[in-house]
Amino acid sequence: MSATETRPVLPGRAAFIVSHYRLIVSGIYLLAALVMIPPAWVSMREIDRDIRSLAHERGTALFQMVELSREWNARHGGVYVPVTPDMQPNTYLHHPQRDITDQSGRQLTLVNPAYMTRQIADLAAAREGVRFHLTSLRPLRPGNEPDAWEASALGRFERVEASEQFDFLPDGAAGLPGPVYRYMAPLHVKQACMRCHAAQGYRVGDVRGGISVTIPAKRLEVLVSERNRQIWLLFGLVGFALAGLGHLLIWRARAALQHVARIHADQEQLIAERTRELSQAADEQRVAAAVFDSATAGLIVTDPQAHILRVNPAFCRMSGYSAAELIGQTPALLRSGRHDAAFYAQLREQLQREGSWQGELWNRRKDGEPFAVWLAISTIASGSTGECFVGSYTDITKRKEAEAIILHRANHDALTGLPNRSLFADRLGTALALSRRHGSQLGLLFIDLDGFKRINDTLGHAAGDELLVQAAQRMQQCVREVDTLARLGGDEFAVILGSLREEHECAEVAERLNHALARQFDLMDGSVRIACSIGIALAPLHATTELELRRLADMALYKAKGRGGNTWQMTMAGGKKPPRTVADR
Ligand SMILES: Nc1nc2c(ncn2[C@@H]2O[C@H](COP(=O)(O)OP(=O)(O)OP(=O)(O)O)[C@@H](O)[C@H]2O)c(=O)[nH]1
Repeated sequence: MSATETRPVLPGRAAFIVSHYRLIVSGIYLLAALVMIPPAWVSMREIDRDIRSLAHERGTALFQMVELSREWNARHGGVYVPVTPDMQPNTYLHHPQRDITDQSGRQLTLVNPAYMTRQIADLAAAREGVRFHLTSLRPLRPGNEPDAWEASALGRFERVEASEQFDFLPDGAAGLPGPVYRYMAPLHVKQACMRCHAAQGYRVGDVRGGISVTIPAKRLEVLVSERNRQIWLLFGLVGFALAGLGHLLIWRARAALQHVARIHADQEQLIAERTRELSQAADEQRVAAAVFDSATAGLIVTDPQAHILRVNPAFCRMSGYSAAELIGQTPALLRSGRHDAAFYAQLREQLQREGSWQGELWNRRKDGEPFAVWLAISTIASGSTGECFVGSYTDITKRKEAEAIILHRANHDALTGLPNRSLFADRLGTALALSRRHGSQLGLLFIDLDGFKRINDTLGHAAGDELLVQAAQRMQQCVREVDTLARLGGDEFAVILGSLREEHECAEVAERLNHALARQFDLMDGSVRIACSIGIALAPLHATTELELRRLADMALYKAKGRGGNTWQMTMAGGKKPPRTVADR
């Protein structure tokens, strides 16, 4: 039996049958023997009694036959029979006419009942082995002396203690080879007897003697033992059959019980395994619930129609909504409006196709504040509701803000907050592409402050910084929101004017810039005046590439500076190619 198998378990009586099977089977055979022995013994006793009864009847019948023969003889005063070698005159008979000769000269002798009895006895002994013995306690003939058994019986007859005697005598007890039955009954003196025995003093009715009948019992004994053997065989077979039947029934019962026990054990094992699995599942569920509830990420579970089924505390904290407010709603409740319908359509399409989606998303808290999340949606199979979706929300607002700051710093001038050279280049490339696509005019203005170094030198670097900031603010007011004002470095600035309708719009902006910067600047350490020079190039009027456009604008600036500053200079169409300037480097 392996370690995982369960030992068969049976209730009390059934377990006893299985565990004491051999003892029970032995008991069945023993019980069958005990049950069969008494009736067998009784049957044997009955056979013995029947045989004994048979022998008794046979002895009685033979006795009566002899007695009748004797009575018949006595009534006739004896009978004469021819004298032969086997029938000699009875020497014990004293009768005057014992021997006579008939008219034909044949010799006859008188046969009295006693002699006749002896003759019949000799005949019976010769033929059947049955012995008759005429005997008396006072016999006339010595040969009629009783043996011990006969003497005992005769004594009892005379004392009127018994009317007959019947016994079985074992081998040798009767002085004969083999066992015998002996029957003896008394001979009573009858009137016919008195003719010969009156002289002996008998009276009618007296017990004169008796005749014993000795029947060999050997054949009957054989018969009895044969019957006994048959009885033993019969009862043995019946007993064995009953015990065998009991054995079969108990064997089948044991087999059935063992089968039941095995089924019971299998079921027990199955239940134990199932219980273990359920317990494991419950543990896993508890762990999963604990993980769900204690996760730092906001988690929601929705049905296939995106209705929220479960939310964890982190999601509630993140969104500002309670679980009760969220359950039954869809995540659309949190939409920030920062993503268009196409964004959500793409999300749903990928979710359907791949079973998952992840990306950045802007949502809005209950208080209206937007927040950025990294959202990972995956599909899970749920038993009762079919497919479900699990959304994991990680708040990345702070990271996004940090990224925005870094990005801003990377692309903007720290002093004025204006786009720096890098962002300027990017914006110029984008504006040129848009200009080409829409067929619109784009203006590029390079601005350089006049006499700035003097401020630094006279009022200090901080005043120079203050002036740069104020100058940037004034320039910003001279352009549209869609235009880009950038600080390229030092006291150099640039303006990108997109979607110009007319060429002179560019000149107007340059004009405004000149005026704005020519006004007095009130600084912490005093009021100062500066000016600016502006060089202008247009695309696609003057150039179509970024490099060319910048070169032309720079050249125009150079020209404006050359004219004494505080002015602007438009690139002259078809003019001589200007020399290379600082902006080329
Ligand atoms: N205060 C301050 N000064 C700067 C900054 N960047 C550059 N400068 C100074 O600005 C001056 C620019 O030089 P120039 O262009 O020759 O000065 P300018 O007096 O305007 O000369 P013109 O352009 O020929 O009129 C230099 O002295 C730089 O040191 C800054 O961020 N702050």
